[in-house]
Amino acid sequence: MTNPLYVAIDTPYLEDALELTKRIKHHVGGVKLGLEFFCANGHHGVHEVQKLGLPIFLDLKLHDIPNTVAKAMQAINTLEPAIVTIHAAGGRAMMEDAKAAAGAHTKVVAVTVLTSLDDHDLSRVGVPDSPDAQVARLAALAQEAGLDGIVCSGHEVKAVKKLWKDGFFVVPGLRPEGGHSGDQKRTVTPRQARDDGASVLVVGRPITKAENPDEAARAIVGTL
Ligand SMILES: O=C(O)c1cc(=O)[nH]c(=O)n1[C@@H]1O[C@H](COP(=O)(O)O)[C@@H](O)[C@H]1O
Repeated sequence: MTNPLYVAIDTPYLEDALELTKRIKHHVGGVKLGLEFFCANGHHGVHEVQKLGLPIFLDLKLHDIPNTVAKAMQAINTLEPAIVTIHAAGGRAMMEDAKAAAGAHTKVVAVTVLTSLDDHDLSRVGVPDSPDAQVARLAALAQEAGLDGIVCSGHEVKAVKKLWKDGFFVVPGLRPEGGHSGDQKRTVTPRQARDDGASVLVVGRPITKAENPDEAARAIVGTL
C-alpha cells in the first residue's frame, strides 16, 4: 500500500523546505507545496524539492476565468506535479479547461469548501447550505467536469465517496487526537479520514512545527 500521508510544507524559505523534506522523506508519500512556497521560489524551488525524489502536490488553488486557469496550468506542466488544486467555485467550464490543459499524469482536484470554514462562515459569503450540502454539490460539478477528484474535509469524505466511487479524495484539516486545531474548523484525525475513504491525507503544522518532524510523521503513519 502506498503511503497516503502528504506533508504540507508551508514556508517561503527554500532551505527550510529542503531540510524538512530530507528529514521526513522516509515517512511520507509525498510533499505538498503551496502558494507561500511557490510565490517565493517558483519553478526553481519546486525542481529543487523534486530532486529529493518524492511526488509533488502543487497546491495553487487556481480560480479565475477558464482561459487564464488553463494557461496557468500549461505553465506548470513542465514541473510534472502528481496533483494540482483548482477551486470548484470557478465553475464547470473552468474545471473542464483546467483538466484539458493539465499533463496526462497530473491529477487535477477541486477544492470544495475550505476546512477553515463552518456553517456561519459559509452563510457570510452567501451560501445558505451546510458544508456537507455544498461539498456534495461542488463534488458533483467536479465529477461532471471530468476532474480526478476533490479536496474536502474528513466530515464529508464518506458521503461523497458513496456518490463518486472512483474519485480521488484529498483531505486536509487533519489533527492527531488532542491536536491543536488552530485556524481549521472542520477537523478529524488522520485515521478517521483514512477509514472514511481519503486517498491523500494532508498534514502540515502537526508535523512541520513538531520538535521532531520525522517522529511526528512516523507516529501519524503508525495510527493508520
Ligand atoms: O487545498 C488544500 O490543501 C487545503 C484545502 C483546505 O480546505 N484546507 C487546507 O487546510 N488546505 C491546505 O492543507 C494544509 C493544512 O495545513 P495544517 O493545518 O498545518 O495541517 C495547508 O497547506 C492548507 O493550505
